[in-house]
Amino acid sequence: MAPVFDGMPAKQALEMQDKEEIYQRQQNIRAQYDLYKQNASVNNTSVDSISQKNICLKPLKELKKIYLKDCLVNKVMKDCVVYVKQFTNVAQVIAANIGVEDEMGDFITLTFYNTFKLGTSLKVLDSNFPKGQSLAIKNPYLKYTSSGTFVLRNDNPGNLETLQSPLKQIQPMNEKEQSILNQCKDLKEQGNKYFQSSQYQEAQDLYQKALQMLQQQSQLQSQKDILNLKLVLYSNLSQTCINLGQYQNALSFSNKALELDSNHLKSLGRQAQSLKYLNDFEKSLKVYQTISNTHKTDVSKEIKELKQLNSFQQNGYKLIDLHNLTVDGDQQLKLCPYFGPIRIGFTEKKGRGVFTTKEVKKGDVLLLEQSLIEPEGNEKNMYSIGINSDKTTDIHSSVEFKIYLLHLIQESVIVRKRLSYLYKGEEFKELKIPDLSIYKYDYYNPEDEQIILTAQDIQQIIKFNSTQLQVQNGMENNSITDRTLLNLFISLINHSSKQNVQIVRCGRYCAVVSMIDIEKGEELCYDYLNQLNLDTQERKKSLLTWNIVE
Ligand SMILES: C[S@@+](CC[C@H](N)C(=O)[O-])C[C@H]1O[C@@H](n2cnc3c(N)ncnc32)[C@H](O)[C@@H]1O
Repeated sequence: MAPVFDGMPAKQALEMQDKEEIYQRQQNIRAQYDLYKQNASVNNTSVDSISQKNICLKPLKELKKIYLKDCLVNKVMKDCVVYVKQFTNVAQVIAANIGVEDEMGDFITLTFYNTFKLGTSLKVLDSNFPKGQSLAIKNPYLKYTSSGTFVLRNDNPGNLETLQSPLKQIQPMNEKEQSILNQCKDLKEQGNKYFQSSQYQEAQDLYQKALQMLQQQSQLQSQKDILNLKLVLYSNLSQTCINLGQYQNALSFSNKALELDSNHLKSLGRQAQSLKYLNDFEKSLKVYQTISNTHKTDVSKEIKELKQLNSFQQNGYKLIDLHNLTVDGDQQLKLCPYFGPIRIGFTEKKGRGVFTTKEVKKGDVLLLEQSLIEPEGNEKNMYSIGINSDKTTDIHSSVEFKIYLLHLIQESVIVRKRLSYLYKGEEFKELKIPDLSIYKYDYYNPEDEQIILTAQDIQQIIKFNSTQLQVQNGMENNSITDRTLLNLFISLINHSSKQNVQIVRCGRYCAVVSMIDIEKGEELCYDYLNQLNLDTQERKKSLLTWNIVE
C-alpha cells in the first residue's frame, strides 16, 4: 500500500489536490492510516539506507545551488542545495508528501520521513508546511521508486530547511524584457553565423555582448528562457575560445555553463577538450568518462586518445599543440596523427630539413608518425631506433623488405606519391617540400597516377631513407635483432652528432621527442649512429655511405 502521493508525479499530485477537498484528503489519509496499522507487521516504507546516511551539516550558503533537473537518479548530490516552493498541501501516511517546484518551473514530489509522527493532524501538517512555502533541500537525493516514478527523498529533517523569505515569484516577462531577450537571441544567431564561417573572434564578441545584456536584466535572472540562453551563450563562448586557442577561458566558460546545467552534453565536451588542451589529461579523461556513463554519446575514441596522452605524460613526454592531434583511429589519418610546431624547410648543405616553428621544451613531443613499412614482431619488445649504416647493406637488401615495398608501390598511387618525395641520393636541388596532406590523407590527383618509381629509385629510397629498429627477441635469449622500417616524415630529419631530438617508439607510432629546450626556427637533428659505439674512423665510414661528412 503506497502513501497518498508516494511515487506520484508532482503534477498529478497537484491535480488531485485541486480536485479534492480537505475533507476528502483527511478521509483518505485516515483510511490508509487504519489500513497501515492493520498491516503494521508489513513495513512498506522501504527503508532507504542512502537517504538515512545522507546528513548535511553545512549551512546553506556553503552549498552549491542546483536545480531539480541537475539531480541525478539514485545519487546524493553532495554539498548541493535545491530551492523549491511547495505547491500542494502535505499528505501524510508514513512519509509526508508534497508537490514542490523550483525556480525553473520543474516540479516533483518531495517525500520526507521522520518530520511528523504518524497520524499527525492536518492542522499541524498545514501550519508547518503551508502551500506556497519555500524550502531548501540540502544534499538532494532523487530516488527512482519501485512504482517507476521519481521523488526527492529525505529522511533527515536537518536536510530540510524552511526559508524565511519566499522564493522569488517568477513573473512573466513584460514587453520590454521580452524584446531584450529577443535581441540577445538575435545576437546569438549572428554569432553562430560568424562561427560557421570560421570568424571566431567576431562570434565571440557577439556572444559576449548578448551575455552582458542578459546580465543587466537582474530581475529576469531566474527565468527559464534566460537561463537556457545563458547556458547556450556560455557553451558557445567556450567553443570559440577553444578555436581561438584560449583554453583557460574556454574552461571557465564551460564551467559556467555547467553550473547552469551540469548535464549539458556540449558543455561537458568543451570542458573535456579545454582540459585536454591545458594538458590536464586525467581530469579530461574523467569528464569523457562521465559523458560516456551519463549520455548515449560514443566518446570511446576520445577516451582512447586521452589514455594515450596520459601515458605520454607519465613517460615524461608532453604533446604540445594538441590542436594538431587528431584522434587515433580517424579513418582519414594515415601516417601522422600529430604534427607539433614543426615545418619542413631547406638547409644550405643537407637538402631539406625539419625546423621548429616555436620554442619547445625538453620532453615535448613534436611528431607522431606511423611507419609506412612496419617490421613484424611484438611491439612491446621493440625499444630503440637508430640508423645502422654499418649493417646497411645487409639490412637494406633484405629481400622481404623490398618485396613488401614493391608490392605497396604497385598497389597504391598514394604510396608512390608519398615515396616520390623522399631523398633518393640525388642532387638536393631536385628535392621538393612535400605537401603535409600526403601524410594525413589518402588523397591524390589524377596526374599522380603518372608517378613512376624505378627499381633504382626503390633501392635508393631503401638505402637513404629507411631506419633501423632494434627489437628485443624474446624467443632467442633476449637477443637484439635489427629490423628495418620506413618513415616518410621522420626521414626528412637530418643527421648531427649533437642531436636535439630523439626518435622513440610509442605504441604503433614513432615519436620525435625533444631532448633539450629548442629555440624557435632551429633545425631538428638526431645522430643517425646514436645506437652504436663506433670509433671516429668507423663513424666517418658509416656516415659516408649516406654522403655525410662530419
Ligand atoms: C634521411 S635523409 C634526410 C633528409 C634529406 N636532407 C632530404 O632532403 O630528404 C638523409 C640524407 O640527408 C643528407 N643529410 C642528412 N644529414 C646531413 C648532414 N649532417 N650533413 C650533410 N648531409 C646530410 C644526406 O644526403 C643524407 O643521405
